[in-house]
Amino acid sequence: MNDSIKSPPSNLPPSHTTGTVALRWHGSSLELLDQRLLPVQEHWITFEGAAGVAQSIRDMVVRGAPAIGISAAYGVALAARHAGGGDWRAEVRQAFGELAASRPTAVNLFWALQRMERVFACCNSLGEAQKRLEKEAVAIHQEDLAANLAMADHALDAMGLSAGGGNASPVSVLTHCNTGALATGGYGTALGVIRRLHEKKLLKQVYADETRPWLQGSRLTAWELVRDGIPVTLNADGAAAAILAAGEVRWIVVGADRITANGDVANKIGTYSLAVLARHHKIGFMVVAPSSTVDMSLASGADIVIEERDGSELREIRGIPLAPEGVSVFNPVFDVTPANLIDLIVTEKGAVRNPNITGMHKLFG
Ligand SMILES: CSC[C@H]1O[C@H](OP(=O)(O)O)[C@H](O)[C@@H]1O
Repeated sequence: MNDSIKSPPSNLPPSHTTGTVALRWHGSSLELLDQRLLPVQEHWITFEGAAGVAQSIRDMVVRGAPAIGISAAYGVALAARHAGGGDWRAEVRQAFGELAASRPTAVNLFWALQRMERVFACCNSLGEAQKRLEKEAVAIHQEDLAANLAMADHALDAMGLSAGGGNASPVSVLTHCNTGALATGGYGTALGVIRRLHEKKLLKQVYADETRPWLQGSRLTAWELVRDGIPVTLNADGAAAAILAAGEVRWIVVGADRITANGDVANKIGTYSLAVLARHHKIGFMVVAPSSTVDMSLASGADIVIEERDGSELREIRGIPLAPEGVSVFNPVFDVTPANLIDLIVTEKGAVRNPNITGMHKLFG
């Protein structure tokens, strides 16, 4: 039994913790907070096999690029833990296949599976595989949390606010989707930066896009921020332009699902329009993601597979019709923001300003 992941690693100062977690590891089972039911209900589902974890990623019980990578890693560990003992290698290999087929866009999923595969390839017995795969999954989880904390530091540095801000006055930011503790190993990427601004009394207000159609902004981001006492105002996605025009917001801060070698960024649908708006209104546009989101094997965003989800996500909400029955729907759940609209990409390795192929290669080449 390994309960060490229930809370952040003990070497982190308490100010870096938040009560919110998306997943809990118990050594022979994984619990996922069912994010489909938030904010109405906090319901945990227990998994003892990889197939259930893969299904839960597909169905968005757990979502957010780093969180699905971590879940997939634990899914592999579960496959080894519960392997029958016969052809245990085939059983674990099947788990890799099921997990890889769950969602296509966030590269963190494939990055985590590759790490697990490298460990699996070196194992000579089931007992060794069980031990080493669990250890690797726990490491992936803990490293993600540590990366989030480092990114918050780098982001404040890049914003010129690192030394406590000096005389800097608190800023207002706008964010999209959910990039918080629910989407990661804890703390958050873009939402981690927002948490850090709040901790340092440098945050005036967060505007949270509701993020149609799945409503990660209203159901998850607003929930996390209200829970932690961070000032948040929820807005319809279409209100973002009017909010920026009012002049209070200084930065748009978002996460990412895949960042290519030229600095293009795939993120939640609607991110690209925010980047266009930011440029028009001359405010900063920052992408915050761990280096596990960087995919230097793809030359540009044009190479990214964009997931399209079922039209029912737009046609109805919890069974209530929102559109004429059978209407044709276009539901891509990510878009690609070109690098030339991005001011900063922040990872735990540091920040790339005005990203392009040269800057990306310097940090990730
Ligand atoms: C911290 S990355 C979160 C990232 O994941 C979201 O997508 P989804 O909710 O569909 O998994 C979105 O693109 C966020 O920016």
